[in-house]
Amino acid sequence: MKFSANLGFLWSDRPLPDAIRAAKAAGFDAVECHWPYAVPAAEVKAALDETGLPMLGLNTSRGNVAGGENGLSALPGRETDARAAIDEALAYASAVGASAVHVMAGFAREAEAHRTFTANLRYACAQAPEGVTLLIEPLNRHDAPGYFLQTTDQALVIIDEIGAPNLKLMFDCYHVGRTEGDIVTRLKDLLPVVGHIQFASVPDRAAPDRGEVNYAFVFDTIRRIGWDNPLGAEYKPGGPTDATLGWMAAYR
Ligand SMILES: O=C(O)[C@@H](O)C(=O)CO
Ligand SMILES: [Mg+2]
Repeated sequence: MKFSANLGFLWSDRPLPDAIRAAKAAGFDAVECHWPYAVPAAEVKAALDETGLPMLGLNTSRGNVAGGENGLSALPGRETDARAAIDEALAYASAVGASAVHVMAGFAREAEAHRTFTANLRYACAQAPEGVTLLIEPLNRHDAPGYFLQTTDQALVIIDEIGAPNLKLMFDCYHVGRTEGDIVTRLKDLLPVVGHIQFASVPDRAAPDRGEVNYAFVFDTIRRIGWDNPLGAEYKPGGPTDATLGWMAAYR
């Protein structure tokens, strides 16, 4: 199995270039991040070149975080800000060679939110350069109550409606486990539209060696169905990241 270190959580106490180096030293095959914008893209690119690790993805900006925002693309009336965030993410992805951008929907309950999200996603799909995939990710209702995109069924409707080859699903086993369950069946059913897979223990969002989901079974299923891309370790280490990596040895 190949694994990608999600540097939004792993080694998040270090500057991003150092976190990339730590992921390399720990044996990860790739990295991904959340919101790298405070770090000059050239510094991230230099660390990626130095380590040889690919950057699998980054997120569009959340907007006004202090004001409670968690993404802009489904917010009616905020199209200008949402598209600026998409442009920013695509530019950063191009500068560091990242292969995906997660377009964050945000907290929205208005009737027009679906129409707003699909219009902004169409914009993103049209703007994305060759080799950059757009991802949408349902977040579980416990951690992100009120988030517009909550289930894989809802994401599938959106992906089908837009019908763009560069729009895919971020299948985060943690969120699916918390909201929907039946992780491996959902994953097999959705495989044609899956662009990236992430994981963490359920329900604690810790390393995958605990909790109610048997990740040995999940990872074995993923291997059997032929998914060969690195799986995103997006868990909260709750202390020094290096002390939480014992789970990796079993899959090497
Ligand atoms: O699962 C998550 O929370 C992330 O993948 C993310 O991109 C930010 O919400
Ligand atoms: Mg995730």
